[in-house]
Amino acid sequence: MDTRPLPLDSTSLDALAADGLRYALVDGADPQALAPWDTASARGFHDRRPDPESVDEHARHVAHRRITGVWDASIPSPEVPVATVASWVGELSVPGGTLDSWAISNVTVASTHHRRGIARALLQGELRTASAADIPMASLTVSEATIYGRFGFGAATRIADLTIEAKRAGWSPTAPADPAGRLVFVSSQQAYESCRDLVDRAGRATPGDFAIDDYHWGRHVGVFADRDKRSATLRIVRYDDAAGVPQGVVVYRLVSDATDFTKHTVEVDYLRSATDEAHAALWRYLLELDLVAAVHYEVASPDEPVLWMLRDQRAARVVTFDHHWLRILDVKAALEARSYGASDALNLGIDDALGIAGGTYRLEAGADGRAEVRATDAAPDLVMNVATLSALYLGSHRAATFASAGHITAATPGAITRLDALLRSTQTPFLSYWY
Ligand SMILES: CC(=O)SCCNC(=O)CCNC(=O)[C@H](O)C(C)(C)COP(=O)(O)OP(=O)(O)OC[C@H]1O[C@@H](n2cnc3c(N)ncnc32)[C@H](O)[C@@H]1OP(=O)(O)O
Repeated sequence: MDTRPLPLDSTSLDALAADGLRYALVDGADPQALAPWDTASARGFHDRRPDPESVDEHARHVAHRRITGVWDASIPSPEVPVATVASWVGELSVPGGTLDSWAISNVTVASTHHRRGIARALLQGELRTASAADIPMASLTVSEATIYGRFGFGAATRIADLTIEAKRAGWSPTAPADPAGRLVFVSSQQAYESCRDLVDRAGRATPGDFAIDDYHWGRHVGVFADRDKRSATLRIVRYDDAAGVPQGVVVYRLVSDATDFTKHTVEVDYLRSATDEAHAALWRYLLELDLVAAVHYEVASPDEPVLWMLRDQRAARVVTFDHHWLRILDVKAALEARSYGASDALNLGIDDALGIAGGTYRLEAGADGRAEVRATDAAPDLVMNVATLSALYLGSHRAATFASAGHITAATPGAITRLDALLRSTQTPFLSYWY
């Protein structure tokens, strides 16, 4: 869906105007228009000022996004917005299917203008616009876990920051060995062209992943302007199966030790595999690189299979934290898009302070794993807010844990256990990158 022609939310327009601010859309395909917006966004994330080359490139690759800003005519550089946000619609993988999600990114408010409600106007404006356009979900990855719960977002997936001592870890004798395919070095351009298909296949098979857009894909493999000289240090290895079909790719850099040349650290920037065979082959390759002491990967699945391929599992240090935040906008459409682990029926009472998704809904899941959902006047078996339902939606977490933490109230005995059985996902939900 092309979101760019959608009108700006009138409630946010009025709220910002009352504060002397102008809320408007930017043509992301026009580098002249995009440059001040890029400047503001980079400043918000404490990044360097963008040069014309990277603005041109950005304009080429974000033309599909809805680019919004807020301007203050009274400041010395009134062309630079005091707040930014970008959004686009993409495919979110869920257990047993996919659904459209309104991705939100580049949320910044200038430090000279923060804490006066500008981000609230932007976020609420995005959610109302997405809801009015019948998009059932909104999603984002966050700089801080403290900001988005108030808007109804819940942390629906976790990621693992993984550091493995390579020599100590070893490769378990029971782990896959001697793959039928082969590993090859590829250039950034070759990876850009040949690996997108495997990345899309892997993403669709992983609940919680979000179809990567061209901008993020190009950045991962290093085909864009090399402002920070990153691509010169990238190494990219692809795994091709026995039939020659690319099934896995890893993008990594080697960081040297200050005093010992035999102790480089492999920094894995991106790793994706569409088959178990490719996954094992790529991990074994990384762990057995010469002159390497450790492998570090900060966007691993919280249930990363490589831990079960190591001879010594304690050679791995794992830190997990929240990653993909979801916000259900249409309860019926979202709940009907996924499959269920049990055949059961529950009435869910959902509170939504923004008035978008609240109500009581009857979820009836059949033996085929699919559900029908409808609004009901019946008493709810469980009551929770929309952030909790959004966090539980993919099946990453146990409803029982959320109930213990005070986020769910059960009116019917056993309802929490039954909700857990319904929402269970056979695969660990996981998003493979930040956006
Ligand atoms: C999806 C993404 O893009 S994630 C990236 C988010 N952006 C950044 O981290 C860049 C640096 N930070 C910023 O640009 C700004 O500080 C923002 C965007 C986080 C907040 O913008 P502001 O305009 O100051 O927020 P605003 O005044 O609308 O605050 C809305 C609410 O969020 C709260 N809030 C704002 N920032 C934070 C924060 N960093 N941590 C916790 N709460 C916060 C406010 O206290 C307010 O709370 P309330 O609902 O209880 O009244």
